[in-house]
Amino acid sequence: MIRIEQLSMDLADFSLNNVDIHVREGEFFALLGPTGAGKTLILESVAGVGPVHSGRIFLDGVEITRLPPERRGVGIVYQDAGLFPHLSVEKNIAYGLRYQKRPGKKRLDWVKWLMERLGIAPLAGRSVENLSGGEKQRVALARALSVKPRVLLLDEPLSALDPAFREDLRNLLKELHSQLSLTCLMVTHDFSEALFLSQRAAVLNKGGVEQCGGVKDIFNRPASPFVAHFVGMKNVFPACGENGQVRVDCLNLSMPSNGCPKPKYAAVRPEHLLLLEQKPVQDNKFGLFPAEIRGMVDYGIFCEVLLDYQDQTLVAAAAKSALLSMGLDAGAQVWVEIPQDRIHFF
Ligand SMILES: Nc1ncnc2c1ncn2[C@@H]1O[C@H](COP(=O)(O)OP(=O)(O)OP(=O)(O)O)[C@@H](O)[C@H]1O
Repeated sequence: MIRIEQLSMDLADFSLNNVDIHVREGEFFALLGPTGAGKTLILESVAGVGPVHSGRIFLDGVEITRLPPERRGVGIVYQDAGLFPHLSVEKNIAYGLRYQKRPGKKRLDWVKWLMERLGIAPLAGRSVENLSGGEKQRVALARALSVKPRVLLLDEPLSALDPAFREDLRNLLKELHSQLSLTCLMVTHDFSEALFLSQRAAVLNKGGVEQCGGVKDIFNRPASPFVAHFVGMKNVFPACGENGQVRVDCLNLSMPSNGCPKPKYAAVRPEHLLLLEQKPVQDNKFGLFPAEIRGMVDYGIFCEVLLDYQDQTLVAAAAKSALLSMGLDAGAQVWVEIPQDRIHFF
């Protein structure tokens, strides 16, 4: 559906390097990465509002690299909604139809349906200036969809909203994607948002694609230390593997490499480290070692627990209630267990 081939650009302090991305028809695809990775530049080049120095972009097999934005058949929603402040809600939405000489009844019925579906029909005559953030994003979404775009581009549409509005709009986006069989390309730096909404994703780092594939696959099987950290797999250790076996020297572990031919790293999610108050009776278990709690980061219902083991710092996650009932706090000695089947090699 959208095919980005070898997209590159050289800007003053940044370059985008040979980006290849393929978004399939009807797919919700996320462009992920930290701030400044180049996500918006890619989205803007698909929209036709950004520089393209080399590479090609195709929509439905037709090259659109140099086509003006209004002839691409794409709709775009920005982080800050980007509405026209002097126009009412209805006029903002109908603005997208300005390139159609005389929008027919069908199109006007469609706009009406969109306003109903997005829950903004009662706001039709209102100025957009004093709408809430969530209402503004709904208007922006309706405006982008009013032209029945072949592709919906979303540039962090949820990030400026407070949590309650964010969840509402996130659910609405998911429903609309399926109900209208939309093809969506969304920029986000929030992996949980991508997990909820999208089927596939590309993780960008410093202007290059670090990993591309199914979101669940990226989450469970990151292919580099950068992606592992990005998806929250915070414990990454150097490993050395050959002939089906791998050694993780810093943890004194040796195990089968689970089909990974020559692993260089072993990684474990914080929630997969088990904390025990005492040494278990059966103490010859795999991946069991003592550690000292260096500190805790409180996230409300759970805490991240920073652990010192020899020269390593490990990060575990545990429910606050469990930590309280075990009486664990900074300075305490604990036993840590890493279940073998939770270790990911790459
Ligand atoms: N027109 C431009 N001229 C020069 N540099 C630019 C231009 N547009 C973007 N950049 C730079 O390119 C880099 C990537 O920008 P981009 O907006 O794509 O990042 P991003 O991944 O979307 O980040 P964020 O999540 O913060 O929006 C940044 O360093 C930015 O300053």
